[in-house]
Amino acid sequence: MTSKIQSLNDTYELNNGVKIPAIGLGTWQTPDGEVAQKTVEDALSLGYRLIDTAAAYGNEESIGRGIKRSGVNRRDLFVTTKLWNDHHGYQKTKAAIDESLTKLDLDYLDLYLIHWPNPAPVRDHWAELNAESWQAMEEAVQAGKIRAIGVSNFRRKHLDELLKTAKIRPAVNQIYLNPSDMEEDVTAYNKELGILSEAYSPLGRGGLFANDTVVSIAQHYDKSPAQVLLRWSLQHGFVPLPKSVHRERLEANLRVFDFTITEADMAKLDGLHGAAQVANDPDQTDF
Ligand SMILES: NC(=O)C1=CN([C@@H]2O[C@H](COP(=O)(O)OP(=O)(O)OC[C@H]3O[C@@H](n4cnc5c(N)ncnc54)[C@H](OP(=O)(O)O)[C@@H]3O)[C@@H](O)[C@H]2O)C=CC1
Repeated sequence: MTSKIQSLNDTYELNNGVKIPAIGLGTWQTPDGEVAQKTVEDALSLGYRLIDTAAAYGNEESIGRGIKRSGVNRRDLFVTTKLWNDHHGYQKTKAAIDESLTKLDLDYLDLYLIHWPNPAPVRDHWAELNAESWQAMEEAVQAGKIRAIGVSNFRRKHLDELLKTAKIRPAVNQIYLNPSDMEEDVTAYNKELGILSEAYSPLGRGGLFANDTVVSIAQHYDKSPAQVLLRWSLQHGFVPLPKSVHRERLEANLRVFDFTITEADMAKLDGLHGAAQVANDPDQTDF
């Protein structure tokens, strides 16, 4: 797939008409407090408009402060947060949405995701709990608290179960996606269902930076390995969410709109399965 994304300001349209930026800021392991706040301010001043956080990251309040301090108009931002594993079910999801809104100090979320489909403590009844959580999320959409709802780490069977009762189709499935694991089965199913694939760990958490293929392609385009990995993601039509707490890296990670990877080089990168970590199987996670 070749993406039509050509500049930082380009967006995709989700299946409910909401527009989502083509690249975003990841914030997992971004320390709460001054670091998270400053990182968000830096990122927004550099042109990022999508911020990806989660209740589980423990940094929603600092991120909210960074947003306020940046002075960027709320309607120009796209803020995502996620339901953590200890809040599955109807009532708990309702409470979790309100808690995230309070912590982020926002009137609405742009995207809210079920973080994991079948957390270990509730693995026996994951399907009914997801249906309940989803209902609470649908009601929050009706109430104007959320603009789009989606999932994360969902495989085919989890999507199939959810779709049995969902009135609103998920807009996004956020999954582990980089050349070390393209999750072909999930991305193909997402596409078939009109669900956008967001790429978490698009840099392979650094694990692909020294890979020979990545390094030689990066040298060829006079780019860094990180830039090649992000460009690969964009050209596949994924929305990459690179995380950094360093301003110069945040800036470099946006300089990915001025080159195109050839089909031959894309194929070489596609062939790197297993070169770094691969996706966690949700059935095997112990959290
Ligand atoms: N839904 C889910 O279950 C999950 C979602 N996510 C989301 O996806 C985001 C990104 O994934 P993540 O796992 O953090 O990993 P990434 O693939 O984004 O890699 C982040 C690492 O790369 C480093 N880095 C970033 N840019 C550069 C650069 N230009 N040069 C050198 N090093 C660089 C960062 O260090 P430094 O900060 O020091 O610059 C950090 O160590 C998360 O932050 C989170 O928002 C992630 C995991 C699971």
